[in-house]
Amino acid sequence: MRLEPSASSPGPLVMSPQALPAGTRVERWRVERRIGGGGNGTVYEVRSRSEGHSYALKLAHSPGDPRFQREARTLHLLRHPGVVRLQATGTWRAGTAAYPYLVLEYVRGSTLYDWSRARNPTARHVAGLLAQAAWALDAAHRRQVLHRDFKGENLRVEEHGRLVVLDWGACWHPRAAPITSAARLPPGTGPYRSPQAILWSMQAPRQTARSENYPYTVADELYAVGVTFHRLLVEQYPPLVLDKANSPRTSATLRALNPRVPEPLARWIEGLLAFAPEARPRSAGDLARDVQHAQAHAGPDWDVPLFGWYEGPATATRTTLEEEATWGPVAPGEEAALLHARALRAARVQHHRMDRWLRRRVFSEVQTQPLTEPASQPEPRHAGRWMRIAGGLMLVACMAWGLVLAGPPHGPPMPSHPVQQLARTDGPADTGSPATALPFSTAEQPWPGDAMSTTKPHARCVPRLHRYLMAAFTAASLNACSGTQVRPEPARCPSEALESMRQLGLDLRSRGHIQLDIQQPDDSNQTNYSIVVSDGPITSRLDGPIDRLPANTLLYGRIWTGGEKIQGRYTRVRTPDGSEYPVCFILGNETGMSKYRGSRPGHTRAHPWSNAQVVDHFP
Ligand SMILES: Nc1ncnc2c1ncn2[C@@H]1O[C@H](COP(=O)(O)OP(=O)(O)OP(=O)(O)O)[C@@H](O)[C@H]1O
Repeated sequence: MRLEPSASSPGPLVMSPQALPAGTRVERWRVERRIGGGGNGTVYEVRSRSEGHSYALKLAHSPGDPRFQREARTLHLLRHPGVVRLQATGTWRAGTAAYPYLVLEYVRGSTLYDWSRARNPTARHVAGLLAQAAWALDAAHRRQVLHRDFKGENLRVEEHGRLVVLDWGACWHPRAAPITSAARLPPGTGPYRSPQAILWSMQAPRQTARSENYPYTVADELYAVGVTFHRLLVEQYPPLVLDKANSPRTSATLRALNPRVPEPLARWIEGLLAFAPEARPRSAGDLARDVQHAQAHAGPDWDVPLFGWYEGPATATRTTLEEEATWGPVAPGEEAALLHARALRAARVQHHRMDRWLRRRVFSEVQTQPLTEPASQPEPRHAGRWMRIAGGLMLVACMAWGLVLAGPPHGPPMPSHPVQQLARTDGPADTGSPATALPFSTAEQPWPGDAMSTTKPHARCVPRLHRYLMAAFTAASLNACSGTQVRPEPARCPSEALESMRQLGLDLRSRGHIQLDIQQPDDSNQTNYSIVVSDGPITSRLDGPIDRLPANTLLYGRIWTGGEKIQGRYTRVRTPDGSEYPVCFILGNETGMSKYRGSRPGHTRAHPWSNAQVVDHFP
């Protein structure tokens, strides 16, 4: 579309739906940035004029694209935390052309494969995501909706672990208008197609009388789930098997490629990729239940990161990438193409910026170096423990030496540090370990850079020590002291959170029953039922309403597991209609939430259900 020049624009500007600049108005939405684009549409982060929230606006590349209407109808049918929520629909007019658009909940985080590359997840994390994906598909299948383009690129994982299935444009449901011509495969992505679909397409051209489309079923969808998680676990697609007789033992090859994949997880992938549709799980719900059941009884080998880490030199710099961009005057008729190229370049630069800050996984290490350490003691933690023990022993020695040199202490006595009361003595991994005798805990460090971390390494380990000895042993003492933070510092609830809680009618100390971790099973009817949690972000779910906060509100926060009890703080909630509010909630009560016996550092067992309480300060 050619827009009339305005006072601020030097000449006519061609607007392409694939490259709307920041600030463009699309009806009541203002474009903030371009997120990315696919074959049929480009997605922008937008804000509405009235509210401050961000949304994702997906704008069609072709005027009147029927996929958009189909996607909108489907999303109207589906209301599930694992399915992206539809906020509004509309049409962007450019000249005589009308491009449909959808305004969707803006799902922060990254696509499944990017998330895995950045986080190096454990088998427990992956199983949690597999169960979430299966529940989302189950909700759709119950409504007779098939996604038909399930793949890692169409799944986004939020920082706190919620998985959301996006891109329902290729879906099928009984009342959806066909978008594929007869005797053709439905839209989808090559490597995710089931053997039956491939065989069908190979035979279709010869069957000229054939007029029906491929009968895509739940079994095809489950095959795509298998391909997605196969790729996640071993970074390659499974071999395509077109004949039952040659079916490989996928679980064996998968574990040969990555020995850190626990046997049950490998067997599910094998089941999902079975040649015969009837050998795959009967439904997505069955799969989700099985995964959650196994997850609840999983051992410590499920808590080992699935890949090694490698910090490699960057192959290009941001500056070189930026220099490549073509700036300068635009020749008439090339505006749209150039704007598009610039937007793509900007996206690449942004991606590269992110990339440089992400540690990269080395998959080859996993293939060539099967795990040799005992499963209960993952490599990094194991090494970290001995470093701390060595540091601690040096520290004790230097304390003794320092006291000898310094003579009797002056001034007020040093208060006993809470860490000493909180040091673990119960876990089997600690029993008899020199670490338990030392004045520091082996608890994991809070995640660096996490905005919620209020923890400050302030503990003083040595009351009086000769200065030069302090300097000489700084490295050892830092190492020893750095493990001492087992709970965050007390903090006031920010005023905007107090205000939003007032607006939500939340009374101080109001409590609600919560599912502790939405990524893990919640079936507490089983005996000895527990889930495993570790330090870091967590998403919990409100089971019933608290004041005006409805059931199924998601609570975003983080937990600390280093103390006698689990400490948790929630600072943001998202209601089922997608609205977000800052809040201050604590997990359990002022003292935290109890752990189950047998918990160890980094492997804390807890009941899947607890309470969250409204507070005006974090204790
Ligand atoms: N609701 C959303 N919130 C945040 N990001 C989104 C949302 N929907 C899509 N995206 C992101 O926008 C980008 C483009 O998405 P889109 O679905 O158009 O393309 P695609 O999945 O890459 O391609 P295709 O549609 O051809 O499969 C992707 O990075 C996707 O993760």
